[in-house]
Amino acid sequence: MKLALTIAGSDSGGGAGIQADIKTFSAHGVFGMSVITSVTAQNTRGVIGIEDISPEMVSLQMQAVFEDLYPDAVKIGMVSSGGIIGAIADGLKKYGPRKVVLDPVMISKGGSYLLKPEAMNALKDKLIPLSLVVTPNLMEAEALTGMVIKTPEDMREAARKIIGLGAKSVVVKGGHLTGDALDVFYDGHKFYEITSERVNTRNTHGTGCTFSSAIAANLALGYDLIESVKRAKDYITGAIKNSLDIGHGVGPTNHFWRWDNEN
Ligand SMILES: Nc1ncnc2c1ncn2[C@@H]1O[C@H](COP(=O)(O)OP(=O)(O)O)[C@@H](O)[C@H]1O
Ligand SMILES: Cc1ncc(COP(=O)(O)O)c(N)n1
Repeated sequence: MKLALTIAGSDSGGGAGIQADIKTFSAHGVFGMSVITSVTAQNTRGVIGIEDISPEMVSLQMQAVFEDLYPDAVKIGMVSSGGIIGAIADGLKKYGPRKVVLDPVMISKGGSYLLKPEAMNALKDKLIPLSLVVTPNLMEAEALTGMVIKTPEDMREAARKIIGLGAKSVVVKGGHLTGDALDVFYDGHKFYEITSERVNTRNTHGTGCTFSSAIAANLALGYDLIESVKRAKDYITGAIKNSLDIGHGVGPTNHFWRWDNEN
C-alpha cells in the first residue's frame, strides 16, 4: 500500500481541503493521512469561520506521521499563517520527503483569506524551495510574480518566474481563463501544455485541492512527475464533468464517478 499525506485545512462542507484530498487519495487506492493546519466552517456557499491549529500541534502531527508511517508523497494546501508555515518548513527539512506538491492556496472562491496576506513572503521563501511542484491558479501565480496573466504566453512567463523563486517545477492552472482548460507545466527545461475541454458548470468547489492531491497520489504510486500531472488532469476533468449539484452554492468535485460509471 502506498501512503500519501495532506497538510491542509479542514472544510466542514467536505468539498475542498483535507476532505477533498483524502477522497482523492482513496479514489487512487492510496492510503491517506492528514496534518490539519486550520479548521474552516465552510459549505458550498462560502467560509463563515476560520480557526488555526497552533504551530506546535502542526509539528506534532508531522512527527506522528513521519516517525511511524512515512508518506510516499506529500501535498500541502491551506497553510494560513507564518507560524504554521515555519512549522511545516522545519518538519519538511527534518524528515526530508522528496515528492512534495505545494498548492499555494490564498483566497477562497468567496473571497476569504486562507493565507494571511502577511504570510505570503513566508510561503515564497520557506515552502516553494522545498517543493517538487507548485500548482498556482492564475490569481495565485499573479500574486507570486507581480504579473498580470491573460494569455498562455503570460502563463509561461509566470512559470519561469516561479522557477526563479526556487521551485523545481510548476503547473500554472488556467481554470479561470476562457476557452479550453489549459494548464502550463514547466520543469525549468521544457514547457508542456496540458489541455482539456472546458466543462460548463458552476460546481467547481475543490478543483485545485483535487488536482494537487491527484498529482501527489500518482507520485506516491510511482509515476514520474509529468505522467503524474497528466493523470491528475484526466482525474480532475472527470471529477468536474461529474461534479455534484449539492448544497445551495458552488457544488464540489465528484470522486466516485469512475465507481458510479462501473456500477
Ligand atoms: N470548468 C472547467 N472545466 C475543465 N477543467 C477545469 C475547469 N475549471 C478548472 N479546471 C481545471 O481544474 C484544475 C484546477 O484549476 P483551477 O480551478 O484554476 O484551480 P483553483 O481551484 O486553485 O482555482 C486545473 O487543471 C484546471 O484546468
Ligand atoms: C480548507 C480549504 N482549503 C482550500 C480551499 C480552496 O479550494 P479550491 O480547491 O476550490 O480552490 C478551500 N476552499 N478550503
